Amino acid sequence: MTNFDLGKNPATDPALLLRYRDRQYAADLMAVAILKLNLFSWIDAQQVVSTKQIGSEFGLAERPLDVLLTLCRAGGWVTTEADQHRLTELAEEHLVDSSPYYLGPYYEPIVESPIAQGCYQVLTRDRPANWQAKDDSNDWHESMLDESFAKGFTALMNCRGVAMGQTLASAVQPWLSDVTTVLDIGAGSGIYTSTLLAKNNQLSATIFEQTPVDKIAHAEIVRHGMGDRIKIVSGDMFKDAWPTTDCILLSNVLHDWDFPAIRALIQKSAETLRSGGKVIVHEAFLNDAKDGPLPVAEYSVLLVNITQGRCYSPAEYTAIFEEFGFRCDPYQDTIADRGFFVATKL
Ligand SMILES: C[S@@+](CC[C@H](N)C(=O)[O-])C[C@H]1O[C@@H](n2cnc3c(N)ncnc32)[C@H](O)[C@@H]1O
Repeated sequence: MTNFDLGKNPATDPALLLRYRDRQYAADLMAVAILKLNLFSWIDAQQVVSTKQIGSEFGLAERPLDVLLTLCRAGGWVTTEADQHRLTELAEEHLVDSSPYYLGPYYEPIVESPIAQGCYQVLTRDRPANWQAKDDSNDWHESMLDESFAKGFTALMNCRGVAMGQTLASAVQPWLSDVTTVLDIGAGSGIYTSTLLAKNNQLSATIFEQTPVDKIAHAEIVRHGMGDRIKIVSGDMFKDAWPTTDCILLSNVLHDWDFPAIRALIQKSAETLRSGGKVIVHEAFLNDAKDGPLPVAEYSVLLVNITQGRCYSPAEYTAIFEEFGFRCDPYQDTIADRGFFVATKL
């Protein structure tokens, strides 16, 4: 990639190309729900059930059950009102084993696949399965400390980050008038900072990453000719102090974690910023009703399997930001099922 203009937005949206990969785990989770749990036949027999009833009947943990129910609403198999779940007509016809239109056998070939076994483990034990459900690998968080895994995974995030970063950089312009420094927490290759700085000459930035990704980020920043504008700080974002800044970028970071860690990161953001300081939260968001968009509900199945997080709605994050003294502007789409919102410290 020579003479590449980091400030130039892509002309096309690669959403579908990313969706094939992002929804890779959703079919296996459905196989588990239909065949291993026989969830839909059980709900049909009860007519209406609460989340707690489903959890205790099948021994399912809260985080993965939330992901499963979100997928069921987004797919149009379940409706939820005041935490009461019912089957739709579609599910009654095709997902209940006594129906002549039952499609369970269609999922038989994958119900014992390594990914389906990983989904079942996560559903019942709430711990991330191994990366790509390989027996000999660690979970994603541990794997990111290994040099060769971190290199491959950072390249994966970097390649989608070019178009996503450029589009995000255009979309956040209205919030940048008072901003001179950006702190990119869990920055990966730093592509989101590089694209932001390419469009904003007044900005300088600090990237905060753990080893060995910090070294990968350094090489990438030098490659993009950003070495004099971006500083790298190596550390643990939970344990170490964050440098002061006007604006914090949390891109694809919060969705790696469950609520206690998310609260800790938002609290650190509040402690780091002065009044008027901003946090840009960028990733794939569910809608506030948590019944879509379907591609994000499907992607959440991948995240719940490989990380300690899932996809969240803006409302879920906003409630925590408000507790820590922020005001959140409305969520906006960017590209490829991703988007952002900005939280301003009051
Ligand atoms: C999903 S990646 C997101 C990378 C980049 N922000 C993006 O949007 O593509 C999450 C990043 O958080 C980093 N990370 C995870 N735990 C961390 C910790 N305790 N301290 C610092 N960085 C951490 C990982 O190394 C990884 O690069």
